[in-house]
Amino acid sequence: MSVASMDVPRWDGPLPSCDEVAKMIDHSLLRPELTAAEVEDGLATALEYRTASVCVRPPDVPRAAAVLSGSRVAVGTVVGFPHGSGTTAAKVFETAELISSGAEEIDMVINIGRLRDGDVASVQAEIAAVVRAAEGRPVKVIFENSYLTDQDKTAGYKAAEAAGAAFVKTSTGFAPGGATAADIALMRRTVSPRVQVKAAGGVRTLDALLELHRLGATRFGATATAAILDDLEGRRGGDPPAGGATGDPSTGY
Ligand SMILES: O=C[C@H](O)COP(=O)(O)O
Repeated sequence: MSVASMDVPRWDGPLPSCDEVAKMIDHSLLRPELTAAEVEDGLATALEYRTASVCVRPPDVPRAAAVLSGSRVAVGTVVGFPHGSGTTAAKVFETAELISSGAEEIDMVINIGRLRDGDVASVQAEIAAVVRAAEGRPVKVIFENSYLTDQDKTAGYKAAEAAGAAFVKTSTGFAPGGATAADIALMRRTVSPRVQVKAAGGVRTLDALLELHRLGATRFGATATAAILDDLEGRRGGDPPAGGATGDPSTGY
């Protein structure tokens, strides 16, 4: 069951700072119907809350790079999105083009059908090709877990690590299902500590985010960034917004 439909209990552990949580969020601006004005608003939200990155649609990368220039918010984007059904050559081309127009992080969708076929070698080769095209920028590999058996998932996560991925990621947010607690735990125990786990799809509350973080997720794709961080600020009794006007002297952000 995805965290969106789970009744996640209220978090009763220690609360991280707003800045610590903001630095784990990729603010998602991927919905196909977003207008240019809505993308601008989303970029402003990412700057205000000082998220790790924005995750924008490919044609929005140049604008995101211009707006976020000089900030700590990275420009992320997607390749083979949302179905992963393009050719390897197309994914490599997309990656190279997006890097040259300012993308700093790449979230790619695997060829889901090939993984279900058991053709792990071609899935791994495709991820490796995108990693090469990304020229050192982190590549997050999206599995769309809801379509996969645990056997498919485990083989895919290992292939992503062998191909040089920086992250394994649960979902696009555009298919049935989304991030689940069971998948985060499976991802975390399948890949080595070198590879991070990103939860996306239905992570819309602070309680869901903190529970998935407890299970090993260290990055979150989210559209509900402001609600999550405002809730955290409220529970902490009025922390400044993440990084806010006062910033964090220990990090300089
Ligand atoms: O990061 C991927 C999705 O866009 C997340 O959307 P959501 O947070 O509304 O589920």
